[in-house]
Amino acid sequence: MGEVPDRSAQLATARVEFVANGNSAPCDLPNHVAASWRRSASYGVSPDEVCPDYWTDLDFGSRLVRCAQPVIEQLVDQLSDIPLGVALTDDRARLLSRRDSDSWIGRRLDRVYFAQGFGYAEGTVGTNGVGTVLEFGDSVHIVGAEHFVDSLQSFACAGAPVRNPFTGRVEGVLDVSCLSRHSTPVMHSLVRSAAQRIENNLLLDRNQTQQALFEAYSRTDAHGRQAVLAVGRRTVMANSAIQALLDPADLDAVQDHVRFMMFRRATVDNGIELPSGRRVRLRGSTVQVGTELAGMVSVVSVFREAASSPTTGRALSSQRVVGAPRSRDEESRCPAWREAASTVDIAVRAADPVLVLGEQGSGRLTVLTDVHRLVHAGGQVVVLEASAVDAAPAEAIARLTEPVTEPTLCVLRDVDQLSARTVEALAAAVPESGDGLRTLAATASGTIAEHAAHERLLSMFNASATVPALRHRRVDLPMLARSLLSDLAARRDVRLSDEALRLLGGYSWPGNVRQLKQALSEALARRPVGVVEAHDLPAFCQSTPRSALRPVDETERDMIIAALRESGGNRVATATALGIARSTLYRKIRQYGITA
Ligand SMILES: Nc1ncnc2c1ncn2[C@@H]1O[C@H](COP(=O)(O)OP(=O)(O)OP(=O)(O)O)[C@@H](O)[C@H]1O
Repeated sequence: MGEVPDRSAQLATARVEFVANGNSAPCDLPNHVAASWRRSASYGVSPDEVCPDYWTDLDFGSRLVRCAQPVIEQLVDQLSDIPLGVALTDDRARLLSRRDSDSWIGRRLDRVYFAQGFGYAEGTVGTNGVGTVLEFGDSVHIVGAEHFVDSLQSFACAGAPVRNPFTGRVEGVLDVSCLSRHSTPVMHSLVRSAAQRIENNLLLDRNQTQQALFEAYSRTDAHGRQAVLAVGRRTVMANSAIQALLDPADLDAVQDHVRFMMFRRATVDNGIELPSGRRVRLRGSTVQVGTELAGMVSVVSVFREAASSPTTGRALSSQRVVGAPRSRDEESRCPAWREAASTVDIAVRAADPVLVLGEQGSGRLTVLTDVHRLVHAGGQVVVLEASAVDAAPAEAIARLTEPVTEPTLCVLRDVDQLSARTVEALAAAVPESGDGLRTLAATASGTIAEHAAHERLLSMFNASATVPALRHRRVDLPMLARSLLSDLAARRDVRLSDEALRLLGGYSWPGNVRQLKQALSEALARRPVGVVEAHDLPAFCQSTPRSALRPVDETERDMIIAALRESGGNRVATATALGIARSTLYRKIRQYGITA
């Protein structure tokens, strides 16, 4: 059943007029379509051709896709007598999957780039069955000339939001697209109920992992009176024994440690030092449901005589306080950081080659140089950058093998970025056993194991430490901020207000300590002495986006934050100042995680 021809013709004329002179449409155009046309025009969408963006970093195997897959198959079967495509997008209208009832309609949809990886946001493609759902916040059925762009006029699309059953947040859009002459109102109701079935699957899926974690926690808890902690992606379960054993700051530190370890190891048996100064033993195992990590269940016990316990193996050795680095590492309250520092400390004392893994800017070089400075006061540090080593491998080899007369730390920075040729040359030239004075060290990102060419080089390192990203050591943030401020503004009386510190604590710090340092140095340019306030910090600190931002998004986010500050946080005034709809402003605030 297609559209009534008269209405189609009226609509087509109204659209042409609207595009030509911006007048609102005279016919019985649904309000949400009229509003969408206005938005499309104000975004500057070209009314002739679709020009969607293409994204290379989408997660086509996400939980949403997995939960939607069976529903999509069923929907295609239900509507199999109509040539159509059923698509799923993420919360930014980017196509994650599409299933066609036949290849002919698939080719038609490909021609308008309605295909995996392309984005159908209203701001780029104009009124359509995906982007308009996200703007409107509810399901829509956009038929023929209701589309803003010419090349979509022959299509009809029914789209419905898929919401997270726990938070209510829109996770994506389910869309059915066909030619408008094949469109029927039943598509709209079918797509709505299919979206609800996906939500139900999301609920069951989440329940399965939570249920598995809960069962593992209950089984462990049932074994006598031990202190049990279960940490899931969004859940924490702590029995009364652990709550009685640890004060809140210690419990937070243990949680941080478990959250850090559960993504790295299936089982853990670690000794860790807590903010209160107590030392505990933590034994834990991860809980999996299929390939998905549900969390980790762990048992905590206090080391009564930590220094002499014979049974703790690695756990105790990583706790050696003797010779543990002082100053900044000593101040760290993050168990994962302390463990890394302790491993480096043991390696440096034994002049054992050590590899330090972690994200860029997380302090890998700093931990090496600090520890070396503390262990061998007066020793020297040689840092070789990957680019310089690649440019002149022979010189680097000479530096790594020349005789030394004092304790020397040689750091090969970012070894994962070295070319395979350089790696081979290094591996062949650097002796496997050291001279007792030189410690060979390297830094790399956590993905080094994937580079097969580096294997020979890696086999030269006896120890490795993983430095946690700053977002996994929030407990250290006040200490780090203080230490960086005093480095940046030595002999000046500067400190952070509580509000500024709260803001720093809420940000995700993808660039780690280096980015924190940069943020503080920008704040100091605005407030060289006295109390650094929240508004002295750069705009990005006021936002925690859900995914990596493109430079254009960063510019938009900073403009929004500046306008919000200007208007004292008034959303209506901000939307007016920026010339965007209030709904768009709210969406962008959510998208960028703006907290201003
Ligand atoms: N604990 C700390 N106290 C003060 N400054 C720190 C600390 N940790 C790191 N920094 C500073 O943060 C910046 C990044 O640290 P570092 O160079 O050690 O990181 P990295 O992990 O080796 O990464 P990259 O290779 O990107 O530099 C440096 O300017 C360093 O001085």
